[in-house]
Amino acid sequence: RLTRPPFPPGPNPLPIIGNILDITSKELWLTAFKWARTYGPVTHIRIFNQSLVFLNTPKAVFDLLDKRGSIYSDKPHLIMAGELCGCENMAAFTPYGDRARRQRKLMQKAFGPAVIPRYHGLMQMESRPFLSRLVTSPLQFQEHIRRYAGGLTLLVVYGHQVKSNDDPFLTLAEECVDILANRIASGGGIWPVDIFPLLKHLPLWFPGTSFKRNAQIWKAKMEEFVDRPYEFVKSEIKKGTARPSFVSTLLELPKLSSSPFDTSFDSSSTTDDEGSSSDRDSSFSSHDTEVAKDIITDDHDHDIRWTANSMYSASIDTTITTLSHFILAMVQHPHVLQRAQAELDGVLGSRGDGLGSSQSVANRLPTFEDRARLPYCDAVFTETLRWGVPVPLSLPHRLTQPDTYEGMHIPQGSLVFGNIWAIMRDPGLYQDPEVFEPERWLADAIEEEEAGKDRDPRAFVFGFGRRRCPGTHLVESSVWLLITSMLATLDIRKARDEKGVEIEPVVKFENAVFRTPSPFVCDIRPRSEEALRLIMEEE
Ligand code: HEM
Repeated sequence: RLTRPPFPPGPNPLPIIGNILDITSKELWLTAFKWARTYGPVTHIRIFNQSLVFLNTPKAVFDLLDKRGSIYSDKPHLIMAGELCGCENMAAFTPYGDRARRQRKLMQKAFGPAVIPRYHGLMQMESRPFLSRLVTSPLQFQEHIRRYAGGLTLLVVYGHQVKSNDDPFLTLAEECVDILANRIASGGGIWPVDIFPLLKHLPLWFPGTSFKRNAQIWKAKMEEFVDRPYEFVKSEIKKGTARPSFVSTLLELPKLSSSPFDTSFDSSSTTDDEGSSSDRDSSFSSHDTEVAKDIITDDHDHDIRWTANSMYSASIDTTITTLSHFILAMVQHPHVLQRAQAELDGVLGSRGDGLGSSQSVANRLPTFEDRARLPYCDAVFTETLRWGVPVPLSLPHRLTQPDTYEGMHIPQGSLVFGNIWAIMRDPGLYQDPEVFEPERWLADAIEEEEAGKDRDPRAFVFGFGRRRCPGTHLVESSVWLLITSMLATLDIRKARDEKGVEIEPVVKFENAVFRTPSPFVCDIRPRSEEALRLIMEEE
């Protein structure tokens, strides 16, 4: 202690318990934001003996989580979530090492940029029923997003097409995602047993051990969720009726000659083990195919099962959060909706709205080929990611050895959080950061910027370094398509009460990890009869 540099600054800890009283179970990012303003780029707090470190600037997150990724990529060992509830094999919980690297390679194989265009057809197929469900029961928009995100992932990962709301896999998956997000991870996922590990040895009959009984039930459910869709693919392969999917491809890899996954992977970029961020590592080379073959021979069942399941679990709440923020932004900023619709109408053709009005409207749904001609819609998407900040404190990375950064000591075992919220709300990076303003992403505005200042929210909102989100490329396409399809066909406005007075949407943020707006009232309806016809006709 005499020779090492000081810890990074932070609120004063109390003896023994440290800063536990400073921690909030809801919207911890707001508290961490205040600390960032008071203490600067790096903040340190302590809960009992556990150090938590918040990195509050782009420089700090890139210097540590990216450039020193070899020591900043482990995950906390959570006894409740990981060991007792069986989530330790999920990608987001896997300790850094061979298994994590194998899982990430498999995920890159499924969702790397070279593969995504092969899903465009599936996205288009799934987005049309989404629009029709939305106009049929607009108030349940979060349910419809859940169904869309779940349906798309089940199709891509397991080759299973969801045909109804009571689909058994969808129901099982929803139950498990609910257990994971709202039970196991409630309160940030830290349970008393994580702080006092000896509690796990108490017998089940002992008072106060209901967490152990719950954990047994939840673990059984999680295992069912991992095994059933996987066994389904295996039996489909046996019958010869399996649709090409992530799982079927990996199971059949040695004998496959054609599938959406096994050809023309771009081998030009590096892998994350070579020290670059995963955005740059996300394609799959022939070397990676070798890795996949190793997995088939070694613990392939285990790895494929859990990787497939992890992708499903990770895609739901994030997609719901992002799209809910988009809807909220449209409700609150009608001029943005109008400008985006005008841009779409210009590109997607105009032939009147079928009601005799002279207004020109889109007469087809957008496709990926239209994207380059829709800069304002792209700006709306980018601003939605910045303004919404779906995972405001990212997920914690565990530091595997003591480190020194700018004269500060960061202890081994620290849980390190990229404070995405503080970066997305930094007035030095974004003028009036609270304001939803897509114009800031248009070419003119960007050219005025200081050279080299990297402000694209995509560099932040998907996390950092070797644990950066492997779903980014999927999101880039699937969320863009949903946003533009909604803009082209729907009016999204404030709801009105029985006297015709507009109702301001009121949102709360109750989730500890995701910044998911609570459901809010709004008015979503087809822009015109033509738009309604488009939605229904396409379905
Ligand atoms: C807008 C939507 C999404 C956002 C904002 C988002 C954001 C994030 C963030 C912040 C992390 C933590 C990264 C870190 O630890 O530094 C993460 C991890 C992860 N995400 Fe996403 N995500 C989204 C969608 C998806 C989708 C669609 C998938 C799957 C298809 C996915 C799969 C994962 C997985 C498996 C991890 C754990 C990676 C690891 O620890 O190695 N995400 N995501």
